Amino acid sequence: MADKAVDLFVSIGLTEQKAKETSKNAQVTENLTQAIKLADDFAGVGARKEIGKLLYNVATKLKPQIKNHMNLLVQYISSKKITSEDQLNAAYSFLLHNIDSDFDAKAFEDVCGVGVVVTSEDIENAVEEVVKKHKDGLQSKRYHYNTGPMLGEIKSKIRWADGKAVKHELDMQILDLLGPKTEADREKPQKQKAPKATKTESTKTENNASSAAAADSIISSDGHLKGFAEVMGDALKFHKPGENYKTDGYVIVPTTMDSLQKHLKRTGGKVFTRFPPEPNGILHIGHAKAINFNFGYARATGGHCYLRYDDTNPEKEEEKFFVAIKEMVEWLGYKPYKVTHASDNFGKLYECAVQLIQKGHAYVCHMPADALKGFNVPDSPWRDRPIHESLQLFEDMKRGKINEGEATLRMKTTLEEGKKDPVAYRIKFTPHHRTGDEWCIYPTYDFTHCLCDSFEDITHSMCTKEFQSRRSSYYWLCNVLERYCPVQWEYGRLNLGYTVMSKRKIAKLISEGIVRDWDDPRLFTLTALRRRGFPPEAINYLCAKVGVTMAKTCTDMSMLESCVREVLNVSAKRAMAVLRPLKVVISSLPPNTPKELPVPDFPADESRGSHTIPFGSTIYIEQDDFRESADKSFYRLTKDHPVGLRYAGLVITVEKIIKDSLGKVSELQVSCKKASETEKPKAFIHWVADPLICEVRLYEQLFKHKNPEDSSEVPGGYLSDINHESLEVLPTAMADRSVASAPVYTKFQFERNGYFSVDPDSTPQKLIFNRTVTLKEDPGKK
Ligand SMILES: Nc1ncnc2c1ncn2[C@@H]1O[C@H](COP(=O)(O)OP(=O)(O)OP(=O)(O)O)[C@@H](O)[C@H]1O
Ligand SMILES: NC(=O)CC[C@H](N)C(=O)O
Repeated sequence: MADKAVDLFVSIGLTEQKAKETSKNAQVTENLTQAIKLADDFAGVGARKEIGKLLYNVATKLKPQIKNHMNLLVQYISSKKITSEDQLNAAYSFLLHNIDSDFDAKAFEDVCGVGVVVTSEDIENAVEEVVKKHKDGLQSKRYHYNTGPMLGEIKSKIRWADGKAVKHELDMQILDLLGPKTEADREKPQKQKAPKATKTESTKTENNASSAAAADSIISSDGHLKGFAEVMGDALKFHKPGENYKTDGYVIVPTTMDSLQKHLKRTGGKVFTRFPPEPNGILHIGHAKAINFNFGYARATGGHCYLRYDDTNPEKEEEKFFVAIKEMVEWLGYKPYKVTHASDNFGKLYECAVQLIQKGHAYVCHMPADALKGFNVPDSPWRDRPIHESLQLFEDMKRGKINEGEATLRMKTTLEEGKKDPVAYRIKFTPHHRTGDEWCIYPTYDFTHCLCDSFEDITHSMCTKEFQSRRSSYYWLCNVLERYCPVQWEYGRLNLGYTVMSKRKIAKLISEGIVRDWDDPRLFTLTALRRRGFPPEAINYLCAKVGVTMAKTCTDMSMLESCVREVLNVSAKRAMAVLRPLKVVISSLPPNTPKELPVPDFPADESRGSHTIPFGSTIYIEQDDFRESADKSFYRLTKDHPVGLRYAGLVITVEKIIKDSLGKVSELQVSCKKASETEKPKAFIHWVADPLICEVRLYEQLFKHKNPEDSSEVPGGYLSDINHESLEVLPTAMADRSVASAPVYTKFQFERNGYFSVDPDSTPQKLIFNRTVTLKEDPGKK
């Protein structure tokens, strides 16, 4: 059988290997066999080779929604009215756009360029015109010139010209203009490097040129952070509302077009999306992607997005999760069009279930839950029981007459992965957070989700890839109930390395005392990220960056950190803080040294304001910024080398080193000169005077391995992989007074140390800072 297909496919010009591969795909084999048979009828077996490529195209590209037009297309191909893939693509598009109208041959032929003849002279002339237009660019960049747009321009002049012939003609004319390629033409063009930051005082720590350049990408010309929508641009090529049928895999039934029209009337053609979390835990960074997809897409298209709690599992839901979820959606900058609950629809869903039974598409089954697990589950003996019996039993289930586990309602459909008759309703004598004990039967995800989407007229039902296997039952249920059927679009989950995200595992880390709570800054829940100081814009920015690809993304922490730095670079005021202080006493200050110094909030743009900080003869510097003796690569303070004090315009030189009984340096006595009156020091360091004592918490990754859940990487399980050095507390750090009384979550760049955010544990007596991220620079270069 398969051999026969292979022979047939070889007869249209496929290679043996391609023919074999093709024959393994049952659907394509069926399509192609049909197309070849039709073509034989129209043009005879002798024409097979000439039109084989186009027939193969039809067999593989023709969408199921317009499959009824195969005959028509093969006829056009056989009679040589359609001779190129380009024309075929135009034909597909025409047929999809006119799916619900009568076939208009004239319009079809116009759109597909039937009868249009393009001569080689036409091609030559069109290419000549375009080459002339691009002559300057071509001559200056030669073979590095991007000719892609030129091809586009030529094609727009001679729409139906053969692509290969056009490309050949273009290559020839360019060769004619530029002559053969030189060595330089063959070299790869160098990428433009961002200019290096010069080592001046102000550029060394903050605003290095590359981060400023990168910031350009998210800061729009009016100075606002760009949102998901702007960054994504039109990368998302979703169907237009009402054109659901154009999406691959969408199932069209006789009621489809009518229900789409009614849907458009209700929505006015707007995009409607929803973010549907289960209220059984705190949201994590993966959910931020879902939030951005749904809310961001609605915002970008002038549509609306619901926040819909998927609350069909009464035992797992808690009030605090409902509240926290909404708070996090708002924290990311989105406002739900409406907040809804799957449970709002329990009554309507019940009615749908009754209708489904009445139509013979569902039945009450008594197989125990265990017997339904896994694959190869035997058919239910109750599958064909009379409708009236299922109706009665379903009502009994609802009235609490049947015990938990003794009956379920099952739908007569099969999921993609082969699972048969998924459960629609189960009995649970558990009161529900919102409906109390009104119900003792609860609908499942497979029954609830698509119908709630349909009730809310969702245009794009976006979900993660694992739901692909539920798409068929989604469409099936809406269709058999003759309801509006949204389109389900799947995208890749966002995962991060060196962490766990599942709610159950986080709960375990908390109960084991490894982390403090859901918002411990070492976790990647959204509350944890907020606490650590990650700005919501940075999280949205990350989602936009990874969102453009629909693939599953395991994102590197460094990618998230670089988004955070970009945002904080332009939004976190500078301050000075010394994490591990070393006392420095200045023996005599130069005359007229001020007691207070003005410091710009953003040294790169002084117009953005300033603050003042105290100065005096006792200051504190970072222990690391002093070494008794050091090699030449150490630019900071040593016994022999002076160092500058940032913003003070002063240079200090070590006079005396005082050590404690253990031999550790406890104080430096220094002399001091104005920077203008001495040789320029190699570095300017940060310092504080009359500082605030505060606590600083530094974080590292919580797990030692990238995939702590992967047993091949961590055989002992994720709990055995904890990095016990992931939190370091510095109880006696010192910050300059400009940070005094900063509210919780205020963010600063502590110069040369990183970005820090005020922790909610802070008291009026003592501020506590979390280090959000270090500065990008290698600390050795400080
Ligand atoms: N890692 C992720 N990346 C992208 N989207 C996600 C991720 N995790 C969940 N979502 C999406 O967020 C929405 C709401 O999720 P819900 O809280 O019901 O998810 P979940 O899969 O139970 O999450 P968990 O990861 O905590 O098990 C769903 O559309 C879900 O597909
Ligand atoms: N379709 C979806 O987006 C799934 C949402 C659902 N709350 C779940 O993750 O289980």
